Amino acid sequence: MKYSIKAPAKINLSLDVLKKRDDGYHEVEMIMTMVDLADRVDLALRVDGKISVDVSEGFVPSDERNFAYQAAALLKKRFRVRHGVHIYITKRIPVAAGLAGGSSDAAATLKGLNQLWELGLSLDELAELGAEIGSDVSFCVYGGTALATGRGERIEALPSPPPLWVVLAKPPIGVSTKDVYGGLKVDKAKPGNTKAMIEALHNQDAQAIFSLLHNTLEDVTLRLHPEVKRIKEQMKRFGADAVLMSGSGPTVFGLVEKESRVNRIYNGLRGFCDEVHAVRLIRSSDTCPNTDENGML
Ligand SMILES: C[C@](O)(CO)[C@H](O)COP(=O)(O)OP(=O)(O)OC[C@H]1O[C@@H](n2ccc(N)nc2=O)[C@H](O)[C@@H]1O
Ligand SMILES: Nc1ncnc2c1ncn2[C@@H]1O[C@H](COP(=O)(O)OP(=O)(O)OP(=O)(O)O)[C@@H](O)[C@H]1O
Repeated sequence: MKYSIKAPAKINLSLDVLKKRDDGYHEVEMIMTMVDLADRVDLALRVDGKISVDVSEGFVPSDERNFAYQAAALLKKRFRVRHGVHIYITKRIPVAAGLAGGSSDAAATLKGLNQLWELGLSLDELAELGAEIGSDVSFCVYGGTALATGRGERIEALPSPPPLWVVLAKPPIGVSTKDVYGGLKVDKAKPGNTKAMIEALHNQDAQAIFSLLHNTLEDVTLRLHPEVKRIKEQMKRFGADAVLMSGSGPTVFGLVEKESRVNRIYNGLRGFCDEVHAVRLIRSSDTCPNTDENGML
């Protein structure tokens, strides 16, 4: 028995850090949405009970450090599953990029194994399990567009943004999420306006969404890596309607309303970055070709 699942990347339309908690995490308020750039996760049943992982990119760990491995190990232990699984991950999402690639692979693995191992868990139960692997995994289980609070694991669905193009550009540096949160001075951080962004989504108001893009972590990463600022400036100069760094970075995304501008921005940035992608936002009304509502291919 085999399953293939799409594991899409996320971007943060807004990210506010409210306070540092006693457990070392930060209390956040973020609006996240999925984009149509996805890894592919293939699951094949193993009757010997073992869990194994292979990844198309050799530098991504394929042992217990892999988030997809951790998802399988968590389900196997919690539900005393006899079977095992071989997980093959075809990476398309840039790694350590602020796009939640590993978290999305974990979420896809949870959803796929729920079918493969016939566990009968609800999406809410899978999202709760996902939070044990990482703060972004719960959102990736639900997908779509959502408000995430707590340390990122409390999810409330929101309307999708209006149809937009997204150009993603990742400079050739990796950023540690832990270091970026660690470098933030919460009391000095500029706040965004989550309430107004939610209203803009309800109103399908692209101009308001552009003006309300906000990421508290951006200043920290920009200080550590000035090249991220240069990519932001170039993306704006080539014609993006609005630009922001996603998550803890270093990927910069540009939102673009007019399709005619996308090629110019994409080609312009290719001169500076190897990893550039022009994709669409995934809207909840869109059906991904050849997939069901769980992203199963
Ligand atoms: C930056 C974002 O990607 C935005 O969506 C997330 O907030 C981070 O999510 P993530 O990568 O799944 O993060 P985790 O793997 O849970 O945590 C990595 C590290 O980031 C820091 N961290 C993460 C989430 C959070 N709300 N506060 C934190 O301070 C902690 O030091 C933690 O040890
Ligand atoms: N399936 C996976 N895909 C990519 N990286 C993984 C995976 N599993 C574990 N990792 C490890 O996790 C680290 C972070 O990778 P990932 O691509 O998830 O970062 P990210 O996009 O910045 O995440 P986030 O946006 O959630 O903070 C990598 O350096 C890699 O060693």
